[in-house]
Amino acid sequence: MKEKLIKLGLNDRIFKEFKDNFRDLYLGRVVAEYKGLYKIATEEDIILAQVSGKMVHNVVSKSSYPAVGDWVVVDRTSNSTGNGQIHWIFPRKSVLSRKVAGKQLNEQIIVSNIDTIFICMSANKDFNPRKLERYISIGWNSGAMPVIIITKIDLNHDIENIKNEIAKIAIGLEIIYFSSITGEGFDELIKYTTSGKTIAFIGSSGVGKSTLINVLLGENKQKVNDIRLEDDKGRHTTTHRELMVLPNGCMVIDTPGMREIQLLDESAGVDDSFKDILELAKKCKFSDCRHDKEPGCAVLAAIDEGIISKQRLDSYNKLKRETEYIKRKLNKKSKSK
Ligand SMILES: Nc1nc2c(ncn2[C@@H]2O[C@H](COP(=O)(O)OP(=O)(O)OP(=O)(O)O)[C@@H](O)[C@H]2O)c(=O)[nH]1
Ligand SMILES: [Zn+2]
Repeated sequence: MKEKLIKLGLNDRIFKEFKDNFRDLYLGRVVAEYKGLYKIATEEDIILAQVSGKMVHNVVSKSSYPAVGDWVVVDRTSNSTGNGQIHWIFPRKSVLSRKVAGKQLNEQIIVSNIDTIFICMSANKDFNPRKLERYISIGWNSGAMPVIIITKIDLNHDIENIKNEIAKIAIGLEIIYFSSITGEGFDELIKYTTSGKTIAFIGSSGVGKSTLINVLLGENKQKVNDIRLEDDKGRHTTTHRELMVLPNGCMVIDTPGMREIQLLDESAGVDDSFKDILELAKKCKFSDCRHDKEPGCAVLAAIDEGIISKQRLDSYNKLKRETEYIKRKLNKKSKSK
């Protein structure tokens, strides 16, 4: 009895872990988040639940709280006797997180367990390679597969220029050139939307994410409403984050709150997005070369030869400094614990 959950992306590993460790409890996926309350799809029904007292007690950071996309263990499959309690969150296979404002550096999970993360940037004058690099790092860092979508290509007649720019940045990534108006790129996008998979979109405000998601949803809004829920007073509640099911069974997490995410975490994502610089750096004369003024620097030589741009190196250095700063802070924090 887990057909519904398989449709929501349940895999054998989580199901086995659940079976082996929990009795008289139920498995579910967080499909929406409200203030302190979560909407959870279970095999039976969709319920509202909050974090159990014991879980609250064990919270070490904001990341210990559930997020949309999480697989959780709950104590019921119906709200007939009140709201449920969440007892456990299964380890996340991918996360989009952000630094939380405040004195302490804290990680907040925005969405989890996504398979593909679409990085959206528009083809008009807002196109910005440096910003794209940042988003690619975030994408790699999430653990999901990043795919780039260049939106609004109907507005730009110099796509060749953008293609040239991107070729230098998006190494090893698929790029979809998309227009919600002409429908171009739709077939390529749809390839990624398969049943049981979860996708999410990031990118600056106004690049066309909502329009694109609406195109994906098509006329079949009914399916989406299946997992909408009324609150205790029968109102349709609005939420910041919500997982929606497309007509073909693919899940989309739409998160208006995650437009401009900052980097968090070690440099893994940065290194993945700057493989060209890392390759060149192996040929620098000094192993600790900072590619600044050092003699025999292969990276600077490549810039001189026009193989990579100075801006790309600057961007790399900036992101590196940022992640190293975060690493130091996190180290300090864990030492003081
Ligand atoms: N020309 C053109 N305009 C588009 C396209 N896609 C979206 N737009 C327009 O761009 C504007 C912003 O689109 P949205 O879909 O709201 O952008 P968004 O990324 O969801 O923005 P936020 O919700 O603020 O994050 C709207 O006026 C859309 O009509 C496109 O492919 N071509
Ligand atoms: Zn160097």
